Amino acid sequence: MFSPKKKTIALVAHDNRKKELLSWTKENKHILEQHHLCGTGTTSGVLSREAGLTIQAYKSGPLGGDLEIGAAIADSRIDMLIFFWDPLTAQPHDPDIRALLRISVLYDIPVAMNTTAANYLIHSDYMDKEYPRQDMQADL
Ligand SMILES: O=C(CO)COP(=O)(O)O
Repeated sequence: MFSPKKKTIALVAHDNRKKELLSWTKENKHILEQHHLCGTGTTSGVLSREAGLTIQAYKSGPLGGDLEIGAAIADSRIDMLIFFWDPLTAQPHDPDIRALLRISVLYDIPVAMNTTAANYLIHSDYMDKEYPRQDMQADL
């Protein structure tokens, strides 16, 4: 029987976009629950409480959660990042957010920052295939 490889998906949203991520998560629950999920503290709390998903919670974003997720990406422990960041509000931990986005590019994991991209990714064949990652470190 066909059994897709489980991905580890990190879910993160700033406060003004948590509702959008929650509604996307509910719509895609049947797919998401087939994978390992993790996320920053408050986002994980909202998604597990309201969508009934099991999510490994890192620290809250402003308390270092973005950096913990970045470290997990650097250790190849996360395959994909759904990060609904807020384009209209300054964040106190902006350097951490930039670090997370930077490390996601460096380690060549797919990142979705809005519903359209998240839909595209979750329905793509990335979800059930092994993809070779571009080794950017080779160029450094
Ligand atoms: O600030 C965040 C990402 O930068 C999200 O953190 P929370 O999920 O703890 O709100």
